[in-house]
Amino acid sequence: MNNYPFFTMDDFDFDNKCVYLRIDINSPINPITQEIMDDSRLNSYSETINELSDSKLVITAHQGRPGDDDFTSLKYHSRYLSKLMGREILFIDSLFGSSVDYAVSRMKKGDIIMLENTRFYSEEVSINFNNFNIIENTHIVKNLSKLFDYYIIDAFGAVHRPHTSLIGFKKSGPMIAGRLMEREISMLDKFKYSNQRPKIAILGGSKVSDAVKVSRSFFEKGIVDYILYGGVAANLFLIASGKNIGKRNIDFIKNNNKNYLELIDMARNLIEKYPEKIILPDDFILNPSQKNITLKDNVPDNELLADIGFNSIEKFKDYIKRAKNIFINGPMGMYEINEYSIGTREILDEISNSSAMKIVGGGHTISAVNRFGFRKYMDYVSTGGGALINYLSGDSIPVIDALIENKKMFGD
Ligand SMILES: Nc1ncnc2c1ncn2[C@@H]1O[C@H](COP(=O)(O)OP(=O)(O)O)[C@@H](O)[C@H]1O
Ligand SMILES: O=C(OP(=O)(O)O)[C@H](O)COP(=O)(O)O
Repeated sequence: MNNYPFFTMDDFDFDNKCVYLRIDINSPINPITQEIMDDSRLNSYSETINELSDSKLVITAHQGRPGDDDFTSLKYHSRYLSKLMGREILFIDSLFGSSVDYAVSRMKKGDIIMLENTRFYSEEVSINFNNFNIIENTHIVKNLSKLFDYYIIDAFGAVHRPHTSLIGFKKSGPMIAGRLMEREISMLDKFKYSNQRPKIAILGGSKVSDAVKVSRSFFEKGIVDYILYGGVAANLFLIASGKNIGKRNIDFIKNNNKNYLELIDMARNLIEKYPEKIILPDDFILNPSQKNITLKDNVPDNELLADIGFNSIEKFKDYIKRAKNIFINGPMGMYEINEYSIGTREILDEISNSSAMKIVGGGHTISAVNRFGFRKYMDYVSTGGGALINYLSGDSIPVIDALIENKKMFGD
């Protein structure tokens, strides 16, 4: 038996068993060529997949969100993973139904199948996740649960999502944490339980909802001493503090977050309660004009605040220099475009030079770390972005909760 409150792969023998493996290979995709721009997440599954080489293995995963450029089929991912692993992977362009049943019924020991993007199906994300009867009665769970002996969940990057393919098999059979989950949890616990201060979080990127929600827990529970905000996350806090950041930046947040007003309220409350702990940029590089602007100036309505400016970089560096524990999730700006990548590069450079414990995570953040050559300086590169910050925040994590419940149901 293992030391975790959930099953791990040590607890079962998968020889000749039909195994469901849910992974997170959601990756940055080139919007024009549809190519996978960073294969870190794909690379992180070699241990789990190798250990399952005597099973009949069926892999599921998601890519992107409906409506986004990176919401693509997993056909390319299956080819990429096949090359990385040196194993044949049969791709089925469906998540369940007769083509899947047939392919699985013909599997032999050692075969691997990958199914289609779970998010092509509305039942994956758009149901009431507070009612497990509804989840259990989805076509996804009803169809797939007929096929498997074991359910291995190794999608660390998505553990904060209570989605059907992640938690739906909780009552169908043993649900097991994969090797990546074990590795992530044991490494992140070192940060979470370290008493070396100051501890700082650097939150950037575009997923502001995750960033604001975890910020509250970080401050309330004293998990970090300061949070430095970049990217769209910073923009949200700037709006909440009464700054005018221009129509295009406001619309960006409004268009991507139905609960815009609620997020602004949450951010405002945090600013009122923890004014010294919230560190915001005060100058920026504009897109498209590439001008450097401070917030004393008006932000033109047609410009994006695409990167943090030089004063903000220096301000952030001071906090990084003093920190004993640092983690970063989310780039400081639109790092994919050279002209707006300086903030992200400079901050990653300063982190790399620090003797603090350094953790980075998030699909785009990892991509930036790799692209700019900083990977070797980091103590740990997590495959999680939102998952990482949610895990470190100490809030309850739907997939981990489901794993724990499952062990209570199926443990002896
Ligand atoms: N100020 C900004 N305005 C618009 N997009 C931004 C801004 N800053 C960063 N981004 C975009 O955010 C994306 C990365 O965010 P996110 O997915 O949250 O990061 P991660 O995958 O590392 O968790 C990148 O595509 C980047 O271009
Ligand atoms: O890439 C992911 O999250 P991340 O960008 O926060 O690392 C996960 O696959 C979860 O995806 P989601 O945030 O679209 O639910």
